[in-house]
Amino acid sequence: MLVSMAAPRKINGDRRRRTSVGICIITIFCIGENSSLVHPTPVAHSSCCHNHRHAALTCGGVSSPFELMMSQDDETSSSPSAATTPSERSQRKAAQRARKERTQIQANSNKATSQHPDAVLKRHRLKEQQQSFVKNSRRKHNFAERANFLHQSEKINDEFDANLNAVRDNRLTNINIHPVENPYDQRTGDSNDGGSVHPLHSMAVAKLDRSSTTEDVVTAIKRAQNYHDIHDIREIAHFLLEEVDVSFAYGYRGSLFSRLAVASLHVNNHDIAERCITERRISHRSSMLPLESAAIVRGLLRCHYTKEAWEVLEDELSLPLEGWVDFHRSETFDDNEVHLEKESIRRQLEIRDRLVHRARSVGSIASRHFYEDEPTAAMNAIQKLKDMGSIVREAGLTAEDLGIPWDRLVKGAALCESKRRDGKWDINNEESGEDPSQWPCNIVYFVLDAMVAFPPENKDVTFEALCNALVRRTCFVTGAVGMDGCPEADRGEVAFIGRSNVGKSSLVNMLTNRKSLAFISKTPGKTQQFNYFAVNDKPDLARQIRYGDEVLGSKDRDSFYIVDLPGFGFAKVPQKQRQEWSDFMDEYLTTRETLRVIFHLVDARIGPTEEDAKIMHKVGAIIGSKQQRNHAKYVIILTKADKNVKSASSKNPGKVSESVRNKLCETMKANKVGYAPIVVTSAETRLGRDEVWRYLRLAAEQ
Ligand SMILES: Nc1nc2c(ncn2[C@@H]2O[C@H](COP(=O)(O)OP(=O)(O)OP(=O)(O)O)[C@@H](O)[C@H]2O)c(=O)[nH]1
Ligand SMILES: [Mg+2]
Repeated sequence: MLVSMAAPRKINGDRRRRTSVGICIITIFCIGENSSLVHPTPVAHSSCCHNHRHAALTCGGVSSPFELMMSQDDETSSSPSAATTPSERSQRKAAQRARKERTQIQANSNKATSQHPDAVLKRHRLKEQQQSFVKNSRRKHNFAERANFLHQSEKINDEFDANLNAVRDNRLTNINIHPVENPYDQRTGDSNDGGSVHPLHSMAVAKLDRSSTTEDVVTAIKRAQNYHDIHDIREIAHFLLEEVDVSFAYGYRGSLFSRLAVASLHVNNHDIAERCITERRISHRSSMLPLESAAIVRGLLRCHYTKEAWEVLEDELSLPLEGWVDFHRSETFDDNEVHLEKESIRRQLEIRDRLVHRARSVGSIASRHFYEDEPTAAMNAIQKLKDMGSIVREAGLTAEDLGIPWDRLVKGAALCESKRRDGKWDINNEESGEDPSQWPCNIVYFVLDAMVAFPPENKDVTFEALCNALVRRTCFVTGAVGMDGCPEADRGEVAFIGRSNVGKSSLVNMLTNRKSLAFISKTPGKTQQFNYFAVNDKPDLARQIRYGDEVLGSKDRDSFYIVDLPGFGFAKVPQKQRQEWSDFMDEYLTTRETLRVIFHLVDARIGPTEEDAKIMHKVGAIIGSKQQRNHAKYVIILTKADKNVKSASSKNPGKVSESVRNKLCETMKANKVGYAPIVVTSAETRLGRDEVWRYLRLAAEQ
């Protein structure tokens, strides 16, 4: 009996239920027959004997939840003619097994046919057909609906305009004779204060009159711009320029004109734009905001009005940076001077904002000029950008803050340069105002100048564009072991010198954006000659060098040599050879007339070693001596700066410790090399590549 009460809690599935019930029956029989303590009551009997439902129902008819559950289970799981004898039971089990097998076989055969390649293909095709049908029908439906919608809305617009014109004509000509018949009574008519009403298509701002607010006008302009509503733009312009005087939207009038100018450029209504820009310039000069000027400049450039964009920009640039603050000054304020601090921060932010918008506008104008084949004008703009560099740096703005599209500028300049190489501006066309003789050997260098004047960007896409434009072809020319082995000195060249394994060859590869122009190795002393690499030489130079073929053509205007020198100070190289290299280097540095830049590479982790000091001494002596025939610039490059930071990346590309810098300055001073520029680089994170190019260009320019 106790077991039978516990049974329901154990029930989970048919089989378990039957087992527990079976145990139940046995237990009840045992206890019920042999014990006088417990009598099998009808409830117990009925609840336990699931195979004796009929018995339970006849014994009192009490239905506990357990009983109900069991009875339901019986109805679903057992056949009406439940087997009672063992043979019947085994027969039923056999039948069940056979049914199960049949079902399994059927399922397998279905699966086999459904997975047949033909069936799969057919299904796939059918699905595709269905999808394309649905897509097409949907598209057709959309097109039809859209066309219908556009047609309807155009019709409504035309109707509205026609009615409006009629109303206005009527009002203008017959205003004193007839009352105005206005089909849009709710929207138009003369206002109470005697001014005209300017009806709009907009639902939010149905009309503009003297009671309208600044917000109304702004909303109306935004909506008209979004919906390309020329009618509304005209009405707003009419309202702003002729209806209301300067007292309307006092302090914001200039902004309203800017917005309207941008909106009218958007809908190609240039007359209104011109009037707005002029009004803004003449009457609201003091409140011209840089953001708005930049928007107008962009709008004008979109319509190819570069000259007008320049005028707006010149206006903007002519405004002083009022209240210029020293960004590096740490001001201390008393408690009661907090407002002063706030004011100072506000001014700083304002100036930064102004600078950002100015720089972007100049960049946009320069880019437009490049793509319009006007390199001279573009270079003027770039010059302006370059002039802004120092002030932008002083304001502490970063490349991310500024967002100048350097890659676009570089590509634009490269486009002009390639056209120049193709002879586009060979004959001086006076009308175009282009004079290539005044340009640098490669226009891209002009952009590079501005780039390095600005905060460093270190963006791969920009550098790739730069490298593609400046290094179009490279070729290993020769490995010289003496002055006789050097190629003819017919162009500028740069030399990379430094300790063994300091990263000279890696730097050459990084600068030329080539993977294996110079041979790189972990083993020191790999470079054993003065390796000459020609940049931008004639296209088939490699064939000429390799096979001795006579190859026509000539080197480009901006070609130069890169010379990768053997590392000094490597102990495994025999003393005799080291002495030969040293003598060769002395002679080379002193007598090579076409040497434009000496890049001295120093490890950024350890600073200058004794060997470096010797080199500096040599260079110092050459610079100071009268026998120096070349005017080579001496530049120090700190390499492997990435090793000074943990997990270096493009965001954290590398650094140099203060102690290394100090040590370097002291060594430079001691060896009388003057104030040589110091560039921090990393071949891993590509830090400093554009800055090194700033000096490389000296070799390209004859
Ligand atoms: N992490 C890091 N490793 C660098 C950098 N530059 C060079 N290396 C590694 O330094 C090792 C030497 O580089 P090389 O460019 O062959 O040095 P080298 O000055 O030309 O050496 P020699 O030709 O023997 O004088 C190579 O294993 C480079 O991968 C760098 O900026 N960062
Ligand atoms: Mg090397």
